[in-house]
Amino acid sequence: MDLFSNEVDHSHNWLPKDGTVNYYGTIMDLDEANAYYQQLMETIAWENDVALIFGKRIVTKRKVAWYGDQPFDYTYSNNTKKALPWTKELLELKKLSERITGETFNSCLLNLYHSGEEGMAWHSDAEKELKKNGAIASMSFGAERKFAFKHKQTQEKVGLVLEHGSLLVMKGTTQTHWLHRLPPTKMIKAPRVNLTFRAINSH
Ligand SMILES: O=C(O)CCC(=O)C(=O)O
Ligand SMILES: [Fe+2]
Repeated sequence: MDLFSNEVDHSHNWLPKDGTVNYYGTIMDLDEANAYYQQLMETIAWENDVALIFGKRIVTKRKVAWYGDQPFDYTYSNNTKKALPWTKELLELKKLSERITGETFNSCLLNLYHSGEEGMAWHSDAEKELKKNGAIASMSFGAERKFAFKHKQTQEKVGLVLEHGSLLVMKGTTQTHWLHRLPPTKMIKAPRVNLTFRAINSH
């Protein structure tokens, strides 16, 4: 595979301050991205996510899955999941993201958005289980979607489009100072799969 063969400057920081977001663009060719998309759709143990919104338990349309080196617990929205063992494809993608970013990861949260009408609201990934200021690598497959950042104090916004077979990394103090979201859109009908490789503290 010819890494960094596209024109994206992966050393460019998309955030003006208080954190680092690098976008590597597409990191594999189209056939490979298509194959991973298909395999992830078919082999991942997708489940509906349960969230607490103003104390009400709601089941999201978006599906999620949680994998890792060990059966780590991951708690969010009062919901605890145990990490499943890596599938062949996930382990390949984890290694690829590590090779490109120079970071190490031990777990992955996966999201399946069936169409543009499903998204993810403003949040930061700073759960207590995550390594403080640890890098998060985000790989996307399927429909291209906009990804946005908003500064917690100044409300300043930055956005970019995440392509099929692409890689983005959020690191440094990004999660402390910035929220991010995947805005919903009626324009997009096709599904999208996102993988966020993370470093969980394994004491
Ligand atoms: O789908 C995406 O690109 C973002 C997912 C995300 O922010 C998360 O899983 O924490
Ligand atoms: Fe996130």
